[in-house]
Amino acid sequence: MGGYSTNPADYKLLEEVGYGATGTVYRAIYLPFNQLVAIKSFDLDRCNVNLDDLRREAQTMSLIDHPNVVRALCSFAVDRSLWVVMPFMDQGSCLHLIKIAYSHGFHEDVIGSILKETLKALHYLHRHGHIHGDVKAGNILLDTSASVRLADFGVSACLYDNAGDRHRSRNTFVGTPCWMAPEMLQPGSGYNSKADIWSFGITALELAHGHAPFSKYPPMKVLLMTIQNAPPGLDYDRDKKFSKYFKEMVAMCLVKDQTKRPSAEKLLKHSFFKHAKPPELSVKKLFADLPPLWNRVKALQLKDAAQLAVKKMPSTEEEAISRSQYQQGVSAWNFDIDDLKAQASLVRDDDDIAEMREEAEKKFFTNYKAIAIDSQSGTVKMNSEKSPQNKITSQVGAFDIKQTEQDEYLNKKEKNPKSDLQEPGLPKNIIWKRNGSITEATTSTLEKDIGMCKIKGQSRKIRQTQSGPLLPGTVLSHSALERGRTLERLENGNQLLGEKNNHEARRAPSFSGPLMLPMRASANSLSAPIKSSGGFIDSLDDKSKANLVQIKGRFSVTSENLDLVKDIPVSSVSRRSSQSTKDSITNGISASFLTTHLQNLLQQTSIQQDLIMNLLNSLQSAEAIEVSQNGKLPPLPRSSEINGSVDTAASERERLLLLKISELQTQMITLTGELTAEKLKHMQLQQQLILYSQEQNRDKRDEVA
Ligand SMILES: Nc1ncnc2c1ncn2[C@@H]1O[C@H](COP(=O)(O)OP(=O)(O)OP(=O)(O)O)[C@@H](O)[C@H]1O
Repeated sequence: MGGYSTNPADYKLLEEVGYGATGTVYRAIYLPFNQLVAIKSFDLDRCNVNLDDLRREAQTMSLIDHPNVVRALCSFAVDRSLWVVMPFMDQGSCLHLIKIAYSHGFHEDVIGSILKETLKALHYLHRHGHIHGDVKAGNILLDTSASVRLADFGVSACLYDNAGDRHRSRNTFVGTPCWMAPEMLQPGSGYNSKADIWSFGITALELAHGHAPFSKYPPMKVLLMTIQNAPPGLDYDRDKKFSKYFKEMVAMCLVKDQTKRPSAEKLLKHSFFKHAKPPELSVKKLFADLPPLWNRVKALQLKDAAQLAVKKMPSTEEEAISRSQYQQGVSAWNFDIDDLKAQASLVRDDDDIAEMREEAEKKFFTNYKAIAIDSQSGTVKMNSEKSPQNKITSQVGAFDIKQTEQDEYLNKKEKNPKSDLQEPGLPKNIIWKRNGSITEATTSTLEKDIGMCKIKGQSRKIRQTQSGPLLPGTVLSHSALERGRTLERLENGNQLLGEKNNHEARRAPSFSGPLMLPMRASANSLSAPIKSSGGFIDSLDDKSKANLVQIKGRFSVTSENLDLVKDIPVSSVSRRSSQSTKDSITNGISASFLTTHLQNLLQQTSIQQDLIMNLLNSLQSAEAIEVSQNGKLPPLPRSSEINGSVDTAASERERLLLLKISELQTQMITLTGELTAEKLKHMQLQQQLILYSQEQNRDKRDEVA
């Protein structure tokens, strides 16, 4: 394809500049041309896709010839990955920019310019019979010259389909829930290029607010809200700053009836776009004060990791660990939680409960329609009924980077091989801007964040993944592994190849997410909430993998989750621990050792309590719904836009929910018993600790006397 070699040795991978549900994107140099390129490495093991399909898709992608669409320069297989070489867009995606510096969205001028270029791309694709299928801020890429290009066309879509034949591939829709048009979620209602117009409208809101509508909800909830709720728009107080043209344009895109949505061609004629500034006048200033993309990515990874740790940390655990740290004289938790929470796309309310609810909803949808969610990214795929896409046959021009810039970069790199990790001229601290103000993340703050992740990641992982005995040793080894990976990743940012483990560990979520995950977040948490966590998947034991029903960022919900507490032989752990504690006391082992040991036990108890609370909450909310509906489950959407087959699904859903409630009730009874026993043991251990301390004090006094 177009003079680019398919020999991996001709490419030198530099840093990671993004990742999605299907792979990781690197900045790289194409050595024969001494040219910067981006390489998206699709992990074929993870995608389980037919390589020929993929190649065909990459071929199609390489035929794209439009200044607003990212094309593939070439593609080839490397071990179990497919590398797709693309022009490098040195300012990354709009989502990146939002996350790093514009958490409340862009100015209307900027939005107008970006959307207009994106719409030109859509017009081009639609004219050639293509549907993009995944229009969102994470797929709108920018470069320093203010070029705006729509990415992720073709290959990604193919990757979501495991069918292995092209025709079926075309019947499979790929998208990210927050951005998906209502008709894509309804059986029997075909969709066409107007689905991209809906996603385009959602993207407009994403650029305006800093996150997509519903982005803080889990994917299944987003699907239901998209069907049931009125279309989102720019109608709130906070939207007063936007022009009526902008509001009107968004409203035109977000009409539930696809036939009433304008085509890309028609939309381009809207006054909002007629008045849009050329990107050179508006977009350039977006990144004027920002550090290079790869440094931003590192900052985002750290932020995502810290956010994840914070948002997933139940208060009881926080207290336990805080107490433990205080006692050890380490008051290291000194960073701004509010600031972290401010990143809307990563904030999740009642995530855990929602995840459990999702499982039930998911079962319903599985019957309702073949559907799968990669909640790492929040990306949903589902079988649908149409997607006409024809081949296009235009040829392409190559993307060039100024020779002087490249030489400068390459020389710099030769002199200082570590320059990828720390750009000369940049302070050691990573800088990012939020809402126009520059925030400096001092090294120490970042280190603290990492420290935080180490500690908190440990607790969270126990809760999410442990399906076997929860033993202190297991906990510690998980934690050490994760800690090792985090540090390794930070230290070896430039060691990209052959570091799969390291690599996977680093995938912070991207829901929305977005989503965050995101949803994709997420995925594109540098993308959903947070979008990725191969490492976590890999860390699941086989049993868990087999039962994986959902992945959320670093965390997953498996069909065993609800059995998790049952699976943990709480009493045996405690009994054993309690016995060993007594033995230790009688054997005269040091107080600090015992304190740590007991604190571990305390933490475990808290975690178990938290799990039980989640189950209780889940049950209570289900019961509340039941009561409020006079013993009936909530009715399914009955809008005129939903066809009759939903009714059949309603009784199925009702049956599944009732089943789930009775399952939960049984579990609750078991768990309540276990909790009571656990509380008793906890109290006994506390008493032993007190007795032991008293004994120690007495001994000391005796010694002094
Ligand atoms: N050509 C490129 N140049 C520079 N950065 C890129 C390029 N392509 C992608 N990126 C960066 O990598 C991020 C992830 O890209 P990717 O296509 O993997 O995301 P995604 O659409 O969220 O995932 P997926 O396609 O797997 O569903 C983008 O949001 C963007 O920031």
